[in-house]
Amino acid sequence: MSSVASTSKVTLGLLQKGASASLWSATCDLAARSRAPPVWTANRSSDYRTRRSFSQSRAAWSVWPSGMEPGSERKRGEAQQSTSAQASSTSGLPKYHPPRSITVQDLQEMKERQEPIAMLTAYDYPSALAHRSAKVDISLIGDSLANVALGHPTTQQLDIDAMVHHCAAVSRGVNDPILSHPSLPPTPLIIADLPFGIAQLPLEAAVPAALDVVRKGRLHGLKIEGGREVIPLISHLTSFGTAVMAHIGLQPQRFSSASALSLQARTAVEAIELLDEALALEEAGAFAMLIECVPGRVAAEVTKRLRIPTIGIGAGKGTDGQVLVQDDILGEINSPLSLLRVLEAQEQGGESPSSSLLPKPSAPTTPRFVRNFAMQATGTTGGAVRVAAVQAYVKAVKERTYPNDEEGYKMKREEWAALKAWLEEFDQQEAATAAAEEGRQSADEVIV
Ligand SMILES: Nc1nc(=O)c2c([nH]1)NC[C@@H]1CN(c3ccc(C(=O)N[C@@H](CCC(=O)O)C(=O)O)cc3)CN21
Ligand SMILES: CC(C)C(=O)C(=O)O
Repeated sequence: MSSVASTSKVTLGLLQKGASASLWSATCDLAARSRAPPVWTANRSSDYRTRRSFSQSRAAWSVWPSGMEPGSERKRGEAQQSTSAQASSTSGLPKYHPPRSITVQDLQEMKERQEPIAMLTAYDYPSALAHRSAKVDISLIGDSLANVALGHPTTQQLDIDAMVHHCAAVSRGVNDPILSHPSLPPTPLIIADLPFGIAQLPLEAAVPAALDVVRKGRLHGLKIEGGREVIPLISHLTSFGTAVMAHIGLQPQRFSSASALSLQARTAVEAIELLDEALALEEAGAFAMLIECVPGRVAAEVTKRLRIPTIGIGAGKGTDGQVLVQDDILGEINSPLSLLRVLEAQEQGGESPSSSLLPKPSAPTTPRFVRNFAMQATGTTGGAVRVAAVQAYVKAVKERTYPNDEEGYKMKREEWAALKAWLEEFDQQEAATAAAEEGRQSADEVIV
């Protein structure tokens, strides 16, 4: 355990001991700390610049043509043009613009110049393509994949092969060569959740399994849920240049029932513990820190004390970036309840069969932090669009209004004439054969 962690463990112990003296003493203790340099800062074992960092170890994805390296001041377009010009003049190959991806260093610089980082989930090719419609900085194949796209009750049920399968699809979307045009924003950094079960293995098994997910999923790195227990794994992976985002606060992999998905770090003691964990994970080499479902003030204070960027979900506006589940911002159907909700909305006014199935007329089907951006931007939702489209399709098939003539294919007149002539002859022969067969059968009946 790092000295940071052990030092503030002591502080935490003191706070807990003073618990009978109430929160007042805890508050005083915190106030005193804010005047003096924080204990954990003063006792850090090493300086940031001397610690392991991604600015020193260029990872594999940073192999870009000169002038396009992360942090380069040169314009992307210029660099790409000169590279492709070289390529076509020397080899005669068609022009290829390698898509430039957001790097860990870019994210670090974004924190430093206080440019918010936009992270979003994607589970498949079309949702990855949508990331290319905007400057998404980080694409996350979150293990919410398990609940949202695969219908499992928790993220613990996610199979490693299933995760890899989805990662590769996202990677194909994000890196689609047709979208490598220099006028488009750089491709997002692609990371995935380390599926439940890998971090729980002994280090000798966890490391190769984690690297397998990175390699087979064509990822730039991983997100690993957990506190101090995942430090050995994170230290090991990052020491060899694998990018790891830590994930603290609410850790859905830890819970097997939705009721346990609740606000974290509610008390001063818990908040200090969260900060302590965050510092230890930063020290272990994490390139960023996801903070889920904690009071906004707590996440903001943690953000101020970390050098690496923080990404919040249900953690207020004081983090360096935000993340949401793409299906949530679309108002997609990702639970049976959300389907009933869409049906209920459709049936407004009349007698609604679905509303009788809903537990409470206005019970939320999504966490508090979810904003339905689809509704805001378009007045409808992914779920409503999907339901309306499926209903309209079925209706049109039943009414024979789908397909129409334009939705089919035509045949050349002379080919049709030839086919028709052949079919006429074929049908005549069939009729003759059938008549002959019938004749034989009635003859048999006579004999019997
Ligand atoms: N569609 C989806 N969106 C997510 O953000 C998400 C998933 N699925 N699956 C994996 C985890 C689980 N997450 C969740 C799920 C529920 C709450 C939730 O309902 N929280 C309560 C907190 C109540 C409290 O303790 O005060 C809420 O009302 O927001 C939070 C995070 C976040 N992740
Ligand atoms: C909710 C986000 C942050 C996540 O971890 C996931 O998608 O699994």
